[in-house]
Amino acid sequence: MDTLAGLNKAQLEAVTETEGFVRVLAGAGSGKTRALSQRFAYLVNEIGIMPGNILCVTFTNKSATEMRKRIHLLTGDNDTGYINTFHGFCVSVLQEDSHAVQYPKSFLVLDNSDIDAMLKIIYEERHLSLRDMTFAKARDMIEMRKIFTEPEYYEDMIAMSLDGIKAKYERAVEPADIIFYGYLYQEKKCFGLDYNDLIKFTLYIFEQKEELRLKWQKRLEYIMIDEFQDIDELQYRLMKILCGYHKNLFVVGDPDQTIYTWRGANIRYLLDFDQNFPPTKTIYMMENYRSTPEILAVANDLIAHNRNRIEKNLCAILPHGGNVLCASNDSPEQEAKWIAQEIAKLHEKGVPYRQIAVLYRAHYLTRSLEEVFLQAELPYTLYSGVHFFDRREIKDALSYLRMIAYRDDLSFLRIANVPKRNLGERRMAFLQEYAAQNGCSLYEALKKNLDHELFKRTKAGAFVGLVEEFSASFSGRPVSEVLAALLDASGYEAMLRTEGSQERLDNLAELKQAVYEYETSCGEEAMLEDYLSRVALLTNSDTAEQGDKVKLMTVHAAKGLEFPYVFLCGLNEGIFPSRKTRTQPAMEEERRLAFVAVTRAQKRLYLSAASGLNFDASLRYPSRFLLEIDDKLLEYARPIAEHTRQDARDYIRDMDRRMAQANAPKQAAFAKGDKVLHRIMGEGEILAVNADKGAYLIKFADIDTPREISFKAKLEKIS
Ligand SMILES: Nc1ncnc2c1ncn2[C@@H]1O[C@H](COP(=O)(O)OP(=O)(O)OP(=O)(O)O)[C@@H](O)[C@H]1O
Repeated sequence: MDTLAGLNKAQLEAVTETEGFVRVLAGAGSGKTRALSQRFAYLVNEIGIMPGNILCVTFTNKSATEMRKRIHLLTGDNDTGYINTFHGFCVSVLQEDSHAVQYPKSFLVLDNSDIDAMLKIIYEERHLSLRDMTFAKARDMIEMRKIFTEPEYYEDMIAMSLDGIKAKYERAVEPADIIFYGYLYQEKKCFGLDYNDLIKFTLYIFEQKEELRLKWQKRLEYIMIDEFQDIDELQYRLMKILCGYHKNLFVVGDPDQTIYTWRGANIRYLLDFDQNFPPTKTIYMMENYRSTPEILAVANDLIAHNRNRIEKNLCAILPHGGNVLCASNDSPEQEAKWIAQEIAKLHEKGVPYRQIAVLYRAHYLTRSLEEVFLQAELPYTLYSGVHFFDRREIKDALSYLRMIAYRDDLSFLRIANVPKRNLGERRMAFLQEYAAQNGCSLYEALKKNLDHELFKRTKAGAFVGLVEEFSASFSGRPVSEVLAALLDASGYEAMLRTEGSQERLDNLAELKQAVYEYETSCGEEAMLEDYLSRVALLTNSDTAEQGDKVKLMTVHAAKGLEFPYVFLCGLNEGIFPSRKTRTQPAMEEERRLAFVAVTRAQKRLYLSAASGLNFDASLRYPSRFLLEIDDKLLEYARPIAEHTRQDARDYIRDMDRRMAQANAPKQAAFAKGDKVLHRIMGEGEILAVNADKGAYLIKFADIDTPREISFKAKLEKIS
């Protein structure tokens, strides 16, 4: 196959400019992904670079898999090098070099449910309840601490002994500290690494161990990074180091598609790339091959409302199509019904369901959609909600695999008594205590106590026998074979059959299929440990079901994808833009998100809003994004009533004014030590001024304890 076939001028340049620092600033749908994979093929086929010397970083696992397939087609080579997400690449580095941080090669990659299992242990040990903090909040808190407030945490994980971390945990008093240090302790105990750790540990190795850094720098002759507009500081540091030897770095991004600043992404890395990596060659790609001119006109018009942006316009290559169709509905139910009707019309015209996607800002919007779709018997698949790898039977099956590879406590707790082996709470408590006293794992504790009275009438012996037998024999065998044998020998599948859980059995069959595909697609890395560390990195969008079904997903999940027909629903103030939007930059990010949504559509775009009431009984107005688009570019199936439009504009103006006020720097009129008179509280003295909060701390003469009083309160200075 000709590697350069079908490329336009800019793409051709991007593909053949292989040396040095190259930045591609490209619009949505302009063929960034295509250029990236052709460039990989060009390096391999035309120049003769070994795939193993190329690093290609994508934003999601799904795009990595997609890219691997394309490159396999283009190069015919089974070795597709390092095509991965940042996290996936870090797993590769750590699998090779984890000894540099005193971690075994068998470190565990932790996913959300592993983290929850650890939280459960901590909450029980320290008598915390979900009222102190829900698990979801605790996970967020841990992540924010790791990223923003305690970025040096990893030094403890690497340098401190397990006992040292444990002592920190035991000394902690506040729930947030207990949870944070308890979590670090649990992590270290099982050599577990979460997504943040993967990056931090890898960076640590590169920054501290010159020899290893050089090894990777030399190996990676060419580095390419997709979706560079959403790169964060750590990822930036990582790739800056990696390209330090050969100095071949190629990045592609679209400043209008930055949608992860809330998680630390920084657009400046793309915009200032030329200053940080001189000399940089910049290539612009503005021709859009994805969408009709009608869709692009809407996208261009919408994003032009962002003030903080480099002006650029996408130009359409495709011929004209249908108008962008809008509907303003009276309620979410009506909105869902309208969408269902339009989908039915498309389907009647021969459009397969799988070509249709419904996108929304937040998960909760699926409720009315699902209700209506179920009633209308419209097949759909949710790319959110309970994710395949979070299903109970899938976690159990993977825990069995993990148990034989690592014998870790998390897996043990999950499956030792599933199916029932008479190892209930009392016996588990005994093992916990024994393990704590003897500094061993729960599995070791069980193994040493098989003859203990407590375990006489249990199936503990059989369980240990199973683990021992498989542990001794799994290496060298295909993972799919080990998994099938394990599910059988453990009695797990028999248990599901007795329960009559056909759906769970089907899911296990799907898992075996996935493992099998993994083995056949990844060549040498097909060992059990490799599989286990990869599978923990998979997310929702990686594993949605196939079949002819309408796809429902959040806009974030739709990033980088394209669909012939796109419905963007819930275009209401408070939904999209989200009610959590508090600043002007955040509002611009919401608009970029809307832009990402709109530019996913190839043939036709549908926009809808639902008026009515919010949960708190306030009125729901159509989104500013809908109102901003020039009416001439839209066709209304159900127009927005003129009075609603007017009310919405008033509401938006008022919201903007309030947002500006709330963000204006707060001015203190008085200083510490001033004596003031408050209309109601009387005379007082200012003890402190908190400008961030916009409040004084005042001790009033007639009140025992000081009070925080807003700058806004009327105060008079007295001498
Ligand atoms: N030179 C070309 N000729 C014909 N079609 C092309 C060309 N380049 C890209 N395309 C098609 O345009 C569509 C968009 O390409 P691609 O997915 O690579 O865009 P992208 O820039 O990564 O998009 P986004 O940033 O919006 O996710 C794809 O369907 C692709 O096949």
